[in-house]
Amino acid sequence: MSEPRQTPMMAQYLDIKEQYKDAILFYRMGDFYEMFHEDAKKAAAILEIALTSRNKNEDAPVPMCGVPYRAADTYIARLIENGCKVAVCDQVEEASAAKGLVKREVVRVITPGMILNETLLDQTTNNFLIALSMIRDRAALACLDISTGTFTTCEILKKGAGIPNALIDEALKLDPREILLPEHMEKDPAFRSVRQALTGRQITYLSPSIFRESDARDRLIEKFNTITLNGFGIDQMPAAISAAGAVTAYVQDTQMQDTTHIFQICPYDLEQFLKLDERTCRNLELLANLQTRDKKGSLISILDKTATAMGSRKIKTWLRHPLVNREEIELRFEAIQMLMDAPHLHKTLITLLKSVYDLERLGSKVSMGQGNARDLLALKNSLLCLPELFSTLNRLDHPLLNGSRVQDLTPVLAQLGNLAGLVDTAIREDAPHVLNEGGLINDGYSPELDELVSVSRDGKSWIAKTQAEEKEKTGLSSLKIKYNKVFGYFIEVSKTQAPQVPDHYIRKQTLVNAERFITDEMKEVESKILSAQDKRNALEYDLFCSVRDQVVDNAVTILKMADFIATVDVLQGLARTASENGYTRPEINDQGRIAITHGRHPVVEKLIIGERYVPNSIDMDNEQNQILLITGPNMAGKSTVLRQVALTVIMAQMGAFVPAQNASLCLVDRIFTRVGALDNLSAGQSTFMVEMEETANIVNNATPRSLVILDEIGRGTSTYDGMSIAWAVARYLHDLAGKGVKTLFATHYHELIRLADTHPRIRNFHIAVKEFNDNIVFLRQLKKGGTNKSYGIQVARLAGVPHEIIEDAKQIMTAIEQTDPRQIPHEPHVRKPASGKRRKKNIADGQMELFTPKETELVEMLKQVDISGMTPLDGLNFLNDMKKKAGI
Ligand SMILES: Nc1ncnc2c1ncn2[C@@H]1O[C@H](COP(=O)(O)OP(=O)(O)OP(=O)(O)O)[C@@H](O)[C@H]1O
Repeated sequence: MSEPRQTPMMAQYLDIKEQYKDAILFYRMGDFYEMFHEDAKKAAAILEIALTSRNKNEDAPVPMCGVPYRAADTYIARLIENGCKVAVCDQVEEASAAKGLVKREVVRVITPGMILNETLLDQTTNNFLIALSMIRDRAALACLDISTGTFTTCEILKKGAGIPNALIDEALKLDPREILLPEHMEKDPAFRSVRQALTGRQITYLSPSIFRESDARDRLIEKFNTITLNGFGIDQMPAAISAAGAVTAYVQDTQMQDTTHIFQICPYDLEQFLKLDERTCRNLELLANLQTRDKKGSLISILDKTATAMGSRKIKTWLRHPLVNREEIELRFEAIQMLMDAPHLHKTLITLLKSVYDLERLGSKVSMGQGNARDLLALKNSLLCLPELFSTLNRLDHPLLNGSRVQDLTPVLAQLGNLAGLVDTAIREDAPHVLNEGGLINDGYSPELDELVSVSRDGKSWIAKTQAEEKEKTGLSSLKIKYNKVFGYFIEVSKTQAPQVPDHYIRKQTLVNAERFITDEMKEVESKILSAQDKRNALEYDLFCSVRDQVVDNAVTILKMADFIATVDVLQGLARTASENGYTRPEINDQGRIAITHGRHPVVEKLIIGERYVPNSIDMDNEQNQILLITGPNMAGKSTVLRQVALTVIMAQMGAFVPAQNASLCLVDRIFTRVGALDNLSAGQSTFMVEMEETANIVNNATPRSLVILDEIGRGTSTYDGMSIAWAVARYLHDLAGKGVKTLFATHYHELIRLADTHPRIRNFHIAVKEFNDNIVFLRQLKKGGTNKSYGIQVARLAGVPHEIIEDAKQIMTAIEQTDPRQIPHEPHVRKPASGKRRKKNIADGQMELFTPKETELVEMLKQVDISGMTPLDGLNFLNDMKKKAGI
């Protein structure tokens, strides 16, 4: 069968589509973007728009759907959210200038990791694209946010064939929207665990040649216009070069534009930071809660009191990467203290920061040629705030706050002041979004433009004047001068008055109620006006572009300024959180102590309803209080106390004040957590498997400088297995590296409290409750010593578990406490809420079944004896007999 003959347009479409097979092609036709074939079917389903077809009457109708080009962003956003890529194909010549078919080209490809449009971005979150690569014995990741120009990389030594876990952890922690990997990783069994770890993420596999070190190096050198990569400190980092080179190639292939705003690549060393793997970030709910995965209830929701989107993004970076360098941390403390000591200045600062727009994203967008006049105005208004902002900051005299740590900012301020002045004189305050319809440039900025403006303005007054004159001359009350794109200017007269028009009126169109005419004179003036208007629009566009180019020339300075402002904003936000929530400045000690007096959980203290938060103190060290074994009833607050210690340490090391009356903390190198029971079924792991994997990770990687949080281990398996594992892990951590590792261990296995008898650095604690009448009141207080009661049944009752079950559970528990648990019958003792009499019998029977034969014999002896007929001596002998029978 022969191929159906294509129209020239469809042939052009297919030709372009061939080059963008993995993207949905938005093909511009007039005021619409059209999609065809499989793209149309897929997009129509996702966008919930009508799927129609082209060439309906032909043998092979083509499925098609379309969206208006002005609303394209919204539709693109939805496709991207659904994991699609979109290639935007525009008409690149005026339809009127085209000979035959209009020339079309793909002008950019939008992928989840390549988004610039602010309507598609979350303002307060970086949109990262990551590439992973391995060269010889090195592995690295490169990370870019194209919307801000942030470009970083880190490289580590690797041992095995796959990508080291530490790097995967780092990649996941950055929560990338898209990950670039070399193609061979898609199927190679050596990378199965990598693929498993990245399950659910958007992965784009690229040809291995894009990762080739030498090509990547050349690409980066060309991009940054340097001779070597020494200046960035990555010259000797082959895997980093490979990953960063792949990112750069991807940007070039998808954006097809200048990326001046990506002006540097910053390497970082994982050792510079407190290591928090992705699971720990998740378990401790640093950036999102565990249930709904949104910000509510997370630590960041409490800490982030920044005034700008730039600050909001930066505080997340600080939280993901707490520091280990004491001087750096203390410097942040000092800045926060300084702001808290100057509340008036702090308040002024917040007001000023609020009027600074997102300089990072504005600067990036403009430098990629995508900024409009409104963006330049926002930029100008932000730059105009800088002098006052700096005079406020200078009064605080702190290197992190006055910029002296970065560079001397005086010339920078002058440079940006000039730029703001230029935008101010050039761009009209009421400039529209669109760039080709004029109205962009102020009067007086360009004499040439002023002249064209006056012609088109005169034209408008000419219309008003002519309308009045013609009305008078003809005496036709309905006469009006109007304009449309088809006829240009014309005279409209009502149907009834139309026969009375003068002879020189030339009829152009007849409508139901009116007739339309033109005159020769009118057409002459019209051509002058319209050509002036066209020239004006074109000139305005050119003038706008030249102003925008000057902004682009200053993009690097703008971005550096943005970074500095973001830092100031994070510090002021932390100062605000500290003063509003009553946090204190922690002291850093070198004695390996974590001593927190009256500490609180920063999130729980805000969220609890109907209860006052009870602060708790904790004191850990490497000598005597290394492992704190915390027992206590369900719901008492064990997890809360564990998490509050971990969060306090993280907050302190990110440079923030902490929720405590006072705190003396040593710097830890890594925090490990084994908390909750998060299923990872989608990645093919059971709850217990995840639990054991986390445990293995801890015991294999913890050092004496780490902090370990174990909230129950062994819960996902049988009691004996679980308890044995918990016991062995506690012992191992006690002796780890001969020194042990600081561990907070919450458990319901009360047997574990015996460990403290034989292990000098294990201490027992419990969370107290008060009992009365078979009820309990939670005191929430952490106290010395262990407890051997869980009060699980009382808590179950509080949770609304039916009375029958509670009673049954109590009987079972009594039986277990008195006998060997293996004797518990499989059947419940109370099957249904039967009558009181019948139930009692069942319970009694059930109890009997629980006893060993010897114990049953003893019970029988007791039942049969008549105490009233016994002498005291008989009684003693009876007791003696019983003891003998019992073998005691
Ligand atoms: N110090 C405190 N002050 C006030 N309320 C608290 C405190 N600690 C915990 N709570 C409240 O108690 C609830 C239960 O705490 P948590 O989950 O820590 O208990 P748990 O002992 O770990 O329970 P389980 O053993 O059942 O997991 C928390 O959600 C919080 O509302």
